[in-house]
Amino acid sequence: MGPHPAVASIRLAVRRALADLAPDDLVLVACSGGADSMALASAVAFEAPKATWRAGAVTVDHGLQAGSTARALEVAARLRALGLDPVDALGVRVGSRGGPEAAARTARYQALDAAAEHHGAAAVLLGHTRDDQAETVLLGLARGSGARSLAGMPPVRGRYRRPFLDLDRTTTRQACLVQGLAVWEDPHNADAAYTRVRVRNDVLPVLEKALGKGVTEALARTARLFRDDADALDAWAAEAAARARVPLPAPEAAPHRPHGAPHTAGAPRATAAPQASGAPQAAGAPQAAGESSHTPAEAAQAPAETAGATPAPPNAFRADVLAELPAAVRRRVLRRAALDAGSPGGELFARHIEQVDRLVTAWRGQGPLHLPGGVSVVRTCGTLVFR
Ligand SMILES: Nc1ncnc2c1ncn2[C@@H]1O[C@H](COP(=O)(O)OP(=O)(O)OP(=O)(O)O)[C@@H](O)[C@H]1O
Repeated sequence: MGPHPAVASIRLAVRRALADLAPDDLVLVACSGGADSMALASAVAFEAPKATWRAGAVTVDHGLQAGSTARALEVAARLRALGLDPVDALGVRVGSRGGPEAAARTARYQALDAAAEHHGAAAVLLGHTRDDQAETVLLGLARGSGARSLAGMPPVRGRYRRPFLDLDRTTTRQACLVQGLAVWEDPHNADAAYTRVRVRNDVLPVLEKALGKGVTEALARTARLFRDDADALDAWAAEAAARARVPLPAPEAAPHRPHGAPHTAGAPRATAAPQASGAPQAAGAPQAAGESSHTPAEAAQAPAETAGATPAPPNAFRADVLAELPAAVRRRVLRRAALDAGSPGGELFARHIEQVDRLVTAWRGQGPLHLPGGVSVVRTCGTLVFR
């Protein structure tokens, strides 16, 4: 007799998500101890020996609740009991930038990145499910975001992979239940102070009642469709930016880090006793793929959208070429230019880009604009310059 259908589903999802891994590659599961990531850890622990991958896990102690350290150690012990190795329990210090959720996320991803570097992991797996994706799309809609935000969380981004985006939460819970896996229910997941929790507990049930059970699936499908649209528009914008760009000499190299460039986190401490003050530091770190102008989960990926560690040369574009572009493409060119100049993705909102857009489409001699991250945009002699 084969495994329970829920267990078969989570294992299949892991096999599909990691099909390109080579023998001996290390995969790390990011595990909160909740049902989704415990199910993920169990599936990885089962599949890894067959595929000859090495499989470990990381659990992050945000230090925000009493007893969090003991819980992180308990989660780590459960992960080791599944056969995973290495298993790190990492303490982080959560800053305040962007609010508690964003700050915790920033600290968590810094710790995960540092652990991945330290162990040389080929992939880090996250337990987000289709339900999480549906919530993300609704949150993006409510914020009035564009297609990139409505595209939700990508299945793969850099080293991060989300094998369960096509599975629902019921499946992961059932997989834990039938395998006898103890899971930890985060009290934050029931705290109505969090917008995402209200979407999960109040908004989605009402939508399902009014529109039918398939709403969650439809929202996740919407994300997939928007992802294709957003990718196509981004490619168009990259090509248009190359056509509109005016070559400018690079400025004298200045020894400063552009605002928005990622800090380098030190190697994580695999703590026998995680500490609230442990590595890595989180405060003041930029938001990534926007999880602000983007979704919470995507903010964690913001460093990919920010400038690199060297001073950015000014970016300049011909306003007449930009003016010819469809608005959706032009706004993408302008956003990309602002990010490249050092504006942090998590702080750059649609209203900023609209202001920049008016330098192209409603030109009446406006003065320089100031964007987050100390980036300025000025139109001079028919050229838009980002510094
Ligand atoms: N403290 C943590 N340590 C390691 N990874 C984490 C932690 N919190 C979240 N993650 C990762 O991010 C994913 C999504 O986070 P989210 O806050 O939705 O998780 P959760 O609901 O607390 O737990 P789960 O998703 O496991 O049920 C998790 O599935 C897990 O992969």
